[in-house]
Amino acid sequence: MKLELRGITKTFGSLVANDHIDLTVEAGEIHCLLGENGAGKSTLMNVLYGLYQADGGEILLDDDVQHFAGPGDAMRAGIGMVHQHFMLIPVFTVAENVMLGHEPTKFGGRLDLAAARAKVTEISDRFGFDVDPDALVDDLPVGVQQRVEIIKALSRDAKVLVFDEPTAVLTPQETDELMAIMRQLKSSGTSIVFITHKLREVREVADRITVIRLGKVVGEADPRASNAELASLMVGRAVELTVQKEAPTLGEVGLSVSGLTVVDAIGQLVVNDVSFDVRRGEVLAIAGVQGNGQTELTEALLGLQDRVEGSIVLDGTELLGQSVRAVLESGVGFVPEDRKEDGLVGEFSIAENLMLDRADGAPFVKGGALQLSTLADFAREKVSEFDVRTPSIETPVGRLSGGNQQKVVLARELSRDLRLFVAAQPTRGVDVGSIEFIHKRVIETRDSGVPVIVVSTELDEVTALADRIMVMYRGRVVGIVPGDTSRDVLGLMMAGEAPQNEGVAA
Ligand SMILES: Nc1ncnc2c1ncn2[C@@H]1O[C@H](COP(=O)(O)OP(=O)(O)OP(=O)(O)O)[C@@H](O)[C@H]1O
Repeated sequence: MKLELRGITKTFGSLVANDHIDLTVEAGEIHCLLGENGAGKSTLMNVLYGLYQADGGEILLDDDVQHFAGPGDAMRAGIGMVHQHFMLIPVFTVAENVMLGHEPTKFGGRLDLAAARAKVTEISDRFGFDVDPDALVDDLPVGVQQRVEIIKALSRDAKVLVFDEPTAVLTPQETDELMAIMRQLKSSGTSIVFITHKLREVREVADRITVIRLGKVVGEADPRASNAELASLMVGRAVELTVQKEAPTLGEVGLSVSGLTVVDAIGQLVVNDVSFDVRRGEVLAIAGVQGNGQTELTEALLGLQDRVEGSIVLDGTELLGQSVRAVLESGVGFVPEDRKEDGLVGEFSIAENLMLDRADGAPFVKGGALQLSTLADFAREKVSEFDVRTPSIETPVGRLSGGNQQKVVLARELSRDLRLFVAAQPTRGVDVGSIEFIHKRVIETRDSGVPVIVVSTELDEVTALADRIMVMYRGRVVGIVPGDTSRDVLGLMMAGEAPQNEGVAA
């Protein structure tokens, strides 16, 4: 089905998020939408899906003008959306989730469970999805849950599928599988709008690319263009795609972790006897496929896990057993993996979020009184320094685009006097221009003599930042290897194979 957006305009108060946007997606085409954080991509897709009403412009499907009062209308017209945060009910089976997504039809009422199971099997077989209709959604890996979302949309006869940053939560292998799925959908005639910040993915699957900046279409890009060309089109300037860094000047050991063990809420051993040191002025990257204990390890460092044994010594002081607040106050900066869950309060303003962990003392609170102008000056400085795209420092953080929310967390955590910096997925959802900036800041933090831990599932990020790389598999350390270890060796280690010659097996 051919999709045409003509002159779409959408404003939020005085902010023009979409400014007369034109976009045509032909039947059976994969059309990438590229643009920096806050450019207006998600807003445009929300208009298309009936979640927002446009202030102007038209949506056409196969040349017919559409009027979508809500997502129900958009779905009936053949538009499907695969969200980054899935809309599935975890305690239900795949078939039950697919059944629930269905509107009563003209003829047979709602889809019944038997029909839903048959539908799941049929679609799964047709596209080689390998999804069991009776599996509980909760038990499925993220990549498979995403396929359930796709099946849900296809079972409602979606002819246009929107993928809004679908790979942000996927492992590299799941990403490859999704690329293959997109190509198959395309060959069956489905039109795809694909939003991503990862240029490698764009070049792999895009038939056409439209670039948006500040709410306007700035042009089309050639899918054969280089990463550097695509990056500069997106952000309007040349971008350094590799971090320039000197060899580290190593100081003493700042953080020393030994025999660390974490047992999770359901009694599973998720971090198993992990020991490592990080020296001042060094970046230790922790690599691994998502779910191999990295998250729990960083949470344990912060005091966010309950059942922890071993020891975590920072500058000679034991952190284990201290409250999260005490750990933060002792100079630990932390960028959590899930900014919405742990990093920010959506209803609070940017300024308030920037002072979240310093709400009871100088410089923002004196004699019990909030120093509004100090806070405002600080917030304005950080918004400009970290290039947070926002109308004002008073804007609730929840209204910022995803990448801009991430910048607020980084701005806050990198603005304190740090003795240790722990960043989990620091550039998730962030555009290439901001990745350049964030990577520079991480290296500056290292060079100021702080021990730095970066947890990332992106191998490019790991090799860009690391002085040493620790690979985790099933809660254990597979090995700790030099920062320039090849992707192939890292890949094998991530699958649990101990390194041969390089580094030390732990
Ligand atoms: N509900 C809302 N209320 C007010 N402003 C909003 C709302 N939703 C989005 N915006 C603003 O509209 C602009 C476009 O945001 P949008 O989420 O579409 O960007 P994006 O291109 O998807 O960015 P990212 O790559 O960071 O996800 C941003 O300035 C954002 O702050």
